[in-house]
Amino acid sequence: MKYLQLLKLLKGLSSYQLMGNSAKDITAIANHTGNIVPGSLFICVPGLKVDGHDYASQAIDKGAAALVVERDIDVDCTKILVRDARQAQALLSHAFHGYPSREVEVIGVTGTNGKTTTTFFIESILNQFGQNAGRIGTINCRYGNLIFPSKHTTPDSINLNKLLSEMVKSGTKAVVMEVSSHGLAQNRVIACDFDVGIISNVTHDHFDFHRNYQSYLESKALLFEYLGRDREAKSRLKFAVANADDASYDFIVSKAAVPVLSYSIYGPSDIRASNIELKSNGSSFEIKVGGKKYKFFLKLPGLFNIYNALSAIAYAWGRNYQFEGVQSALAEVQRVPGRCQRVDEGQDFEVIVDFAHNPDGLKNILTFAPKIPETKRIIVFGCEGGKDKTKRQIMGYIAGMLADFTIVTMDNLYSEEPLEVVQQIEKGLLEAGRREGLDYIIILDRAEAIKEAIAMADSGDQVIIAGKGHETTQTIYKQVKPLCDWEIAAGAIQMKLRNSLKNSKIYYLASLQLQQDC
Ligand SMILES: CC(=O)N[C@H]1[C@@H](OP(=O)(O)OP(=O)(O)OC[C@H]2O[C@@H](n3ccc(=O)[nH]c3=O)[C@H](O)[C@@H]2O)O[C@H](CO)[C@@H](O)[C@@H]1O[C@H](C)C(=O)N[C@@H](C)C(=O)N[C@H](CCC(=O)O)C(=O)O
Ligand SMILES: Nc1ncnc2c1ncn2[C@@H]1O[C@H](COP(=O)(O)OP(=O)(O)OP(=O)(O)O)[C@@H](O)[C@H]1O
Repeated sequence: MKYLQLLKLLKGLSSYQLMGNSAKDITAIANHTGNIVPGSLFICVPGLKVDGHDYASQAIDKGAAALVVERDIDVDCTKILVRDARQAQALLSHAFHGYPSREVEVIGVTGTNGKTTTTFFIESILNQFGQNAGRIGTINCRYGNLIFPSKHTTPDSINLNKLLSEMVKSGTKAVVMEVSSHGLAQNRVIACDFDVGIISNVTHDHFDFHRNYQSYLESKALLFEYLGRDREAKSRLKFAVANADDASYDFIVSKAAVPVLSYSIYGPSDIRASNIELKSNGSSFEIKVGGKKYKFFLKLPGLFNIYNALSAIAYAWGRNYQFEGVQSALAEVQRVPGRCQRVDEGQDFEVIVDFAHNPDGLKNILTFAPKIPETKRIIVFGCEGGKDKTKRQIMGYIAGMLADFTIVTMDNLYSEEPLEVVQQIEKGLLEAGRREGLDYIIILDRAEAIKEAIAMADSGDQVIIAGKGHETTQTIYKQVKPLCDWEIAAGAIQMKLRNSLKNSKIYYLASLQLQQDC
């Protein structure tokens, strides 16, 4: 079993007060009583729901050897008093696992939308250049031949450092990871030695947690403040990559402790796309750097994916990777699960499943490719119950303005009444001048809503199913039931195709012939 002397481990902290016996061997670090093994160092985290200090006695009963606390508590155990338990947790777990983020290149990607897609692009570039990439993010984590689902976009610091150390041991040379604003605000990555920080954009989301745009932006900017701060850090050149077209740009640049490479489509920047061609099955664009022009092809459609590619290209430029290799690495990314993912069962209308779950994402997916004149664009979406309420009306308005027909449905619900969520979306639809029954309907059951959209679609139409992307379950209060937008849509299309075949003249004649033969 792995263990480390408590005193040695405490070298990872810059300030603390030790109370009790320090001659202890620590076998693991845990912040949940359910994960304690004998000899654990238990971190008492004052959480949003409960206070970890209230679990201290339980932790000792389960075999905790010492506690990290933010205030002295009356228990008979070695205690380490710190100012911020989550920060201490990050520093101690980094030390416990041998400072793994110093052993690999770490590229952090933050932003409201585009993190997952950007990490897929960068992973492809890293592999192209023999870096044996590791990837950490919302959909899953991957390194070597291992791939496993994620609980969080950015794991808590205990799991993050464990994962990083496994990646290091497996020979990973570079790790690209999504860094969520929750992860930054909760100090999950404060001990991580980032080499590169990338930001896609900062728009409206998670205001339930961050309260407002400024505090959300400040959380995102922490990634750029961290860059270059680790005193023991690697000697590799550190830099930041930022979107010069985004409202966050000036603030991010003001916070970055390292040089910033910029990318854009509209304004001036280091890496700027021109001659853009958008098609529903991909796009192409050009970049001029060092007096040379490079043409890039993407299989992922939409202008927003050009932005995601540009940030990956800026990263590659900062690392001096040959652009010929970058061109093929980006062209090789076939799809990102649940992101602008086509459902193709041979039907003559387009069906897209997408993870858009905030105003900007919804706007982007509703405009990702031009609509054929005289056809309809149908959107199916809902908003999560119990999360950011302020975005619902805005999303309803966007759907009302950009779609021809909207089916409002349920997303994950957690704690709220479904009708409460739906009515707030409806306010936005009404604001956009839409009428119930004619321009929108409400079908709470998500599977039924998707089936209805498929049933309504005519030749050339676009059906967009937004909000749950790659997810395969739906949470309604405490019940988690299987639900996959993609599978439901595919099943509904197959059924529609079978029915239309049954109604067709050829099918009728063929079955008549069959009856006669019998
Ligand atoms: C809002 C949020 O981020 N909450 C996180 C936070 O929970 P919390 O502060 O409420 O913790 P708590 O439940 O009050 O518990 C306090 C302490 O007591 C401990 N405890 C609690 C109960 C018990 O029986 N025993 C015990 O030891 C807990 O482990 C914890 O250390 O700290 C917990 C432990 O680290 C996280 O698991 C939890 O993530 C929750 C599950 C979550 O859903 N987070 C989401 C919002 C999130 O982080 N999302 C971002 C992506 C967002 C996006 O871009 O879409 C992500 O990075 O995944
Ligand atoms: N650069 C971008 N700008 C705006 N919208 C985008 C961008 N990239 C992707 N999107 C939209 O956001 C959705 C989520 O994309 P992606 O998963 O790459 O972002 P994310 O930041 O990882 O989101 P999350 O953390 O919530 O998983 C996509 O399905 C698409 O609708």
